[in-house]
Amino acid sequence: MTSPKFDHDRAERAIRELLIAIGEDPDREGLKETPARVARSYAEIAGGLGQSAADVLTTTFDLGHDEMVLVKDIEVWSLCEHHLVPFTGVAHVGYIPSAEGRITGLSKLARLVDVYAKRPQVQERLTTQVADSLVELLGPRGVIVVVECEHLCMTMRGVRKPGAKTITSAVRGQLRDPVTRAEAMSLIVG
Ligand SMILES: Nc1nc2c(ncn2[C@@H]2O[C@H](COP(=O)(O)OP(=O)(O)OP(=O)(O)O)[C@@H](O)[C@H]2O)c(=O)[nH]1
Ligand SMILES: [Zn+2]
Repeated sequence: MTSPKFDHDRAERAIRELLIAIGEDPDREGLKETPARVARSYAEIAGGLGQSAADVLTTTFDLGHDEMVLVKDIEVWSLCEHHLVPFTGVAHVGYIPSAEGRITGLSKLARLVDVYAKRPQVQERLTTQVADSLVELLGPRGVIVVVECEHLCMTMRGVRKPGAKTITSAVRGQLRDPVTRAEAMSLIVG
């Protein structure tokens, strides 16, 4: 999915400028196609800008299941909005359905993570946006979102601390209750 606002020609021109700015020759053989390639790749890695949570949380079922549902270890590839380099890791998304048992397809939880990951982002906002859109669209009794990522801007440059993991969480409704929260955390950690 590419954002309707994505301007391929402009992205291509910008990458050509960046190559010149770093002292490269954008017309040398190996780089000739690079601006177009990078533009296409940004269309993909920032493709979440073209989507909203409502676009992906389309399928809901009233199964009457009213206990916790948790999808863990959803791979995350996002783009640090400060340095435009990746941050990557996993997200764990759980919820306790509404009293009527309104649930969504499991893949939709992973798609929801992608909607907010595939754009310039900070990890805290990614975490709360996933949690808040579940609250808004499913009306669940509780939500927990935990995201664990390594930020390449802390690994390949700057402070250079490979392996450092940032863990963020957003907890809503009944999952704020210490016992329920502990149960969810034990499923995530276990
Ligand atoms: N809270 C938060 N900070 C982030 C995230 N991604 C990157 N950062 C931080 O954003 C900060 C930007 O700091 P600046 O001082 O403006 O930029 P900088 O000079 O490149 O900083 P250094 O990375 O320390 O070299 C850095 O501390 C990054 O580690 C994120 O998802 N959440
Ligand atoms: Zn960064």
